[in-house]
Amino acid sequence: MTPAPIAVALDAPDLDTAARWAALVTPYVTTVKVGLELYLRYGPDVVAAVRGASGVQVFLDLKLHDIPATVRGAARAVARLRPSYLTVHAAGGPAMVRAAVEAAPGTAIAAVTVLTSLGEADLAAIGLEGPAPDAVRRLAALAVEAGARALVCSPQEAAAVRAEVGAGVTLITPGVRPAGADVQDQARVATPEQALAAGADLLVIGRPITGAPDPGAAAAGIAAALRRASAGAS
Ligand SMILES: O=C(O)c1cc(=O)[nH]c(=O)n1[C@@H]1O[C@H](COP(=O)(O)O)[C@@H](O)[C@H]1O
Repeated sequence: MTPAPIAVALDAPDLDTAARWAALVTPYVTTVKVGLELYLRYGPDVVAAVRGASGVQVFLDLKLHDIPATVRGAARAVARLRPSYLTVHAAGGPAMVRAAVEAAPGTAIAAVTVLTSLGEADLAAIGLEGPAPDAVRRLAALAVEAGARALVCSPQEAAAVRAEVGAGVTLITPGVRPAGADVQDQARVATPEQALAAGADLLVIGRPITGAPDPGAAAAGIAAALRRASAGAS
C-alpha cells in the first residue's frame, strides 16, 4: 500500500523511543520529523537512527530564525544530512530564507508562516494584527519569492495559501487532530480529511499517533481514513 502523505512528529525525549516510533509508523507514512528536542540532545546521529533501513524521508524541523549569515551557516551544517525538508521561520525575512535555500540546495526549505499554536489573541499580542490568514498569506508569498519550496501553515489557511502561491509549492500542515481528539497546545486545527481537502500535501501529526497505545496502528488508521477521503473526492 502506498504510504500516506503524513510526517510523524517524533517528539520523543530519547533516541530509542524515537527510533521505535519511526520503525512502527514507516510502513504507513512517507515521512518522519525530527524536532528541536531530539536534535539538541543527540545531534546528527538522530537522523540516521530514525531513517533506519527504510529509506523514509526525514524532515528536519529546526525552525531556524537568525541573521542571514548565521542561518546560512546552520543550513550548511545540516545539509550534509540530506533531510528532505528543513524548516526556517518566514518571519526572519527574505534574505534569511534565501540564505537557507542557497546553503542547502538538495533540501526543500520549508518556511514556517504563523505557528499553529497561536490564536487570534496571541497574534494581536505579538503585533500581527488582523486575521491569521492575512499574516500567513503575506509570509507565504515572501518566503516563496525568496526561494522556499515548501510552506508550513495550519490546515485552516491551506486553501488561501494555495491560492496565493500556486501549485508548485509543497504545503505542510501541522495542527492536525482527528475528530474528537484533544487539541492540546494547538490553536488553529482541522481534521486530517479537512487538511487534505484544503490542499495540504503533507500532514504533520505527532501526539495523536505517538501518544496512542500502538503508534503503528494509529498511523495506519489515519492513513486509511485519508485514502478513503481521497477515493471519495475523486
Ligand atoms: O514546523 C512545524 O512542524 C510546526 C509548525 C507549526 O506551526 N506548528 C507545529 O505544531 N509544528 C510542529 O508540528 C508538530 C505537531 O505535533 P502534534 O501537536 O503533537 O501533532 C510539532 O512537532 C511541532 O513542533
